[in-house]
Amino acid sequence: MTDDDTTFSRRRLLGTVGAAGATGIALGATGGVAGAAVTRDDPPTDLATVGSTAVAFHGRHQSGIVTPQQAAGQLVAFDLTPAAGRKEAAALLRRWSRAAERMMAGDPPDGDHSGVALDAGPSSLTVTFGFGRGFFERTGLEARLPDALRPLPEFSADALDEDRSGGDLWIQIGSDDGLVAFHALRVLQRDAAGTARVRWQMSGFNRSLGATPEPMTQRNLMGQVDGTNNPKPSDEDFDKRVFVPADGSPDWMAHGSYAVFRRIRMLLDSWDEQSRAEQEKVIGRRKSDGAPLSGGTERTPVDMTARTGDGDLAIAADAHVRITPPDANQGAAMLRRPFSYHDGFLDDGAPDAGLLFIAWQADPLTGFVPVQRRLDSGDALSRFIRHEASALFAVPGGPGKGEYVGQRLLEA
Ligand SMILES: C=CC1=C(C)c2cc3[nH]c(cc4nc(cc5[nH]c(cc1n2)c(C)c5CCC(=O)O)C(CCC(=O)O)=C4C)c(C)c3C=C
Ligand SMILES: [Fe+2]
Repeated sequence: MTDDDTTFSRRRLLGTVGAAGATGIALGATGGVAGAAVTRDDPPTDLATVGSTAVAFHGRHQSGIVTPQQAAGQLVAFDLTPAAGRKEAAALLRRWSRAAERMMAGDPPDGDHSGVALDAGPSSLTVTFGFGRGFFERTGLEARLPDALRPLPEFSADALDEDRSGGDLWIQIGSDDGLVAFHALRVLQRDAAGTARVRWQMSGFNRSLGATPEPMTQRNLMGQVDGTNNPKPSDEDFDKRVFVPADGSPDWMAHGSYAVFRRIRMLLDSWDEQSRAEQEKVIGRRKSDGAPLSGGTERTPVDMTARTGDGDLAIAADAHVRITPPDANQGAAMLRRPFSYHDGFLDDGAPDAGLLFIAWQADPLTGFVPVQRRLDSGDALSRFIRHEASALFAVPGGPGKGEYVGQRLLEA
């Protein structure tokens, strides 16, 4: 079979499966059969909608922050090699930006013969680049180190693995297709050769588009509707909360954001031992539809004063939604955009699974830190989670046409 044949039949299969998803046919039952029924004589169909969606590489902000959450995620942090300085780092960011721009448009990156994403469309691929504290020392750019990149404080419940924390450079990849996400990871990792080495890498996932009868807020591995009270781009103060202002400091971070990353393992064996009612009390929302226990539907504001028929607070004193909102934390807010992860099973048989928690904010000191301090002193959820890795990255604004990500930092 030639390369063209491979492309042709895979594209047909994609089209068939996409159509099945769109009409609500259960893929588990029909996907394989439909695939087997494809012959090379059938006329090709259009690429499925999921594959054809492209996200812009250029713009005020980098992609992957306000972009709706994708089904597949790859997070990777790099350390610069001892021989690499500012010049080598700039060349790497230039290579990475070019590859990201091409892959996000659904085009093959230069010099890539892997064929991994050959027959897929852009599939909402986003590639987001960030700089860790160490980057500034290694490149002699200490004078441009943002104040907001000061190390996160230690939290009493942290059980951090240093080898899977930090990093000089960070890439967040998201796509609605797992192969497209892997392909981007592999291309960018290969492009780093000689300049930066992988420090840690983690794979994540979310619900696929079309998996639910209507689009809905994501669900996490504890079975909770997660993301309801995120700041919305339509909110008046959204930009102020999430992005560094145009005249913010340092100037190269204009329209950028700070990403707090935490790998948070869920103690799912203990969690599963709780009754549904006990689990709902931990968060303060119903599992079925995410509605607050004070009443209403998912989007109804939480009533912290409401009481049950027994006179108890409907939202318990230590419920996660009582401890975390901005008005309980001097206005502290962040945009949570996580992926779930599952990395096999531990020696005791418990799943090594949880949340690759990513929070975006204009300044971690007024976003993540105050909320995590409150959580650290004990909310009901803390008994069922462990923070196992942590990192903080400065994510500059989006590149203009002809610019590479970070150019304003590296060449100013
Ligand atoms: C420091 C910040 C936060 C961490 C760490 C965190 C971990 C964490 N959260 C859930 C599940 C849910 N969180 C929900 C709401 C929520 N969580 C935070 C912050 C952190 N969560 C905030 C700021 C909020 C919103 C509060 C508000 O304004 O109402 C919810 C409820 C639904 C929602 O609004 O998203 C769930 C569910 C898990 C499982 C977890 C760690 C594994
Ligand atoms: Fe939360």
